[in-house]
Amino acid sequence: MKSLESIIRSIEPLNQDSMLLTQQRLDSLTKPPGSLAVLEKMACQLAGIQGKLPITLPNKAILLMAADHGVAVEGVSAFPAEVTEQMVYNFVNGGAAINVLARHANARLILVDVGVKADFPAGLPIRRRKIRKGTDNMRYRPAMERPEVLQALQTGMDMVNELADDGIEVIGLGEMGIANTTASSAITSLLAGKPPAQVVGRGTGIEQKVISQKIRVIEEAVARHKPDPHDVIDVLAKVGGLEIAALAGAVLGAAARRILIILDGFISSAAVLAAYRLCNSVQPYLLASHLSEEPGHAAILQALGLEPCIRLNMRLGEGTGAALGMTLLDAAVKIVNEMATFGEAKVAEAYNAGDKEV
Ligand SMILES: Cc1cc2ncn([C@H]3O[C@H](COP(=O)(O)O)[C@@H](O)[C@H]3O)c2cc1C
Ligand SMILES: O=C(O)c1cccnc1
Repeated sequence: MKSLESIIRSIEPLNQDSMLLTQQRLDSLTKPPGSLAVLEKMACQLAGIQGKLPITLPNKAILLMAADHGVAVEGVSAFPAEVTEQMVYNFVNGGAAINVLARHANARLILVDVGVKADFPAGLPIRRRKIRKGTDNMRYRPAMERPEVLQALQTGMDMVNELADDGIEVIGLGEMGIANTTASSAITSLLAGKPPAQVVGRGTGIEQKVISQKIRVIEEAVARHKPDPHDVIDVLAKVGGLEIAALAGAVLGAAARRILIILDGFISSAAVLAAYRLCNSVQPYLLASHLSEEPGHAAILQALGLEPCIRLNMRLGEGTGAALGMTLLDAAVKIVNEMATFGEAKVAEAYNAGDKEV
């Protein structure tokens, strides 16, 4: 088992030669140079990760971490806490949105219990890596202990190591945990330096009165436990979540194994911000799929230096946006590999294009 520090040290930059050659190939194809914009950027990023040419359609997996949140008792979600467990069974049975979109994207769905209150019977397609049965209610107690955060980070790293050994090249980050937009808002507020009122949103659809309560709960938790915004582990321990910490570990582990990481919505992105603050060198491995309706999401993407590929006003999580991002990544690979060049198609090249973008 590699230590957190050695994993962080082992993250390499992307392969610049592969990126350059892929961009040159894109510029030789029958379109104005750069006109496929973000699709071109995605193809080059994958080239930098795969390091081999030509790039190929990547093997993909959605890593869905599930856990419960003690703060759910404060009524901060529109749904009861039992929905976490019930949705895990829905994932197992293939009926959730992420099941549909993972199938659509030709991605495996890997379901991990890192902290659901209920126990799941053996024999189901659930990785049983429970660290504890849900967090404590952050309003009164730290959500968890520091060693539990470290264990969750390690679990995320272990899961991506298994996926890398299986040949996975791209992961999408998914989560399930009723009340986890409260934890994500608290993390975002601390790590992005925004007041809770600026990052808290409707989550599963709470009304305005409940939004005010959600903000108050976060303010009280922060005032009581005083998390140090410069100590990511402290922030995750005091106001985080088990699935969020596990996803942060997955980000570190994925970058160390040269796996492209596709962000989902607000919750997964809060985990990515935590990982980024532990180790900035994960950044080239990140791809933002969509922009969530949660107001804090834009602040996270800005802090990460990322632009979302699509904007569908979604607010679900589970990895649904990441799965859609995967379909765009596959489209980008096909563009590189299947389009004709100017020479092949006998199309005249530009004669008065500017050589620099303005
Ligand atoms: C049926 C159902 C399916 C979901 N799938 C993802 N979430 C999303 O909603 C939860 C976060 O919102 P909040 O903080 O308001 O509880 C998380 O479980 C997230 O994954 C769901 C929520 C529900 C109700
Ligand atoms: O953007 C998300 O991840 C999100 C938003 C609301 C509810 N669940 C997830």
